Amino acid sequence: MEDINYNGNKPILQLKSVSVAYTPDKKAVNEVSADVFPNTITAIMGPSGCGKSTLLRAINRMHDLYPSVKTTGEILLKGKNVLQMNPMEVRRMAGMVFQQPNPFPTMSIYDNVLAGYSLNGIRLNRQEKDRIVEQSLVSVALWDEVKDVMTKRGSFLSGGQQQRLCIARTLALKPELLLMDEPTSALDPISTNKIEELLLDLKSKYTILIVTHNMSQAARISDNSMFMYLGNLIEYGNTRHMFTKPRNKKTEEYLTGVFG
Ligand SMILES: Nc1ncnc2c1ncn2[C@@H]1O[C@H](COP(=O)(O)OP(=O)(O)OP(=O)(O)O)[C@@H](O)[C@H]1O
Repeated sequence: MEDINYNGNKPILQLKSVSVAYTPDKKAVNEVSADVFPNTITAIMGPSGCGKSTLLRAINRMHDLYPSVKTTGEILLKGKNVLQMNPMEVRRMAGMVFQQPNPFPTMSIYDNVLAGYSLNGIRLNRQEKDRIVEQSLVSVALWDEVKDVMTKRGSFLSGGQQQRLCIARTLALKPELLLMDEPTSALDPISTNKIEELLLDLKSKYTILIVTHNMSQAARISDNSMFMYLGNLIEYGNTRHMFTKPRNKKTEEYLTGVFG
């Protein structure tokens, strides 16, 4: 892991022997340890079922919704173990964006951006609301497209716009970390391209972890990549190095399409 891009920074996220088990007899994620650095994009790659989404969901405590799922190890976000924090606080600090854009369909565009506040019972005055909505929509390059239709429902927008709205909803809470689970796989190439450009732009302020099946996407946008296989983190390093000179045979086979 010596070739990781980290710009001389300390890690913002530290995974220490993280395991996740849905059933007592099998770990979907097995003793994963890795440091993730601020203002980087880290791609998590690997074949279907290797544990990518499971690992991502552990970071913002989404498995809490299912008491039978056991997460062990330590997940330190800015030095604090998320497994011992208030889950609401964790989800504010580490926001999740999913594969299918999921704006609240009956809420207005304006209210969708603020949903993280209203759902958590945080009251804001009108000025604060307007400022947060504008800032968040500007940062996902959606403001100009929607500023005159703010009262329309979220579902009024195209798929790509809906995904940018979902990213805005996450950014509205001023997270440290953006967790993205295949955020472009339901989008057309033009919308995908816009989101990729957006992520490259956002990394100056945020740290991004993105699960992707799309190797060329990982190569285009990520600084570092993790390759997972059967729940194990097989290789983690600088994306360019990994794509040109993988250290592990399994990584090489995956990247060259021997299996997928
Ligand atoms: N809710 C669940 N209950 C039981 N097992 C599960 C559950 N979700 C996932 N698994 C199992 O955990 C393992 C890892 O799944 P996970 O979805 O994290 O993989 P993935 O790499 O994200 O796959 P994909 O690329 O297909 O989304 C798989 O064996 C899967 O069958």
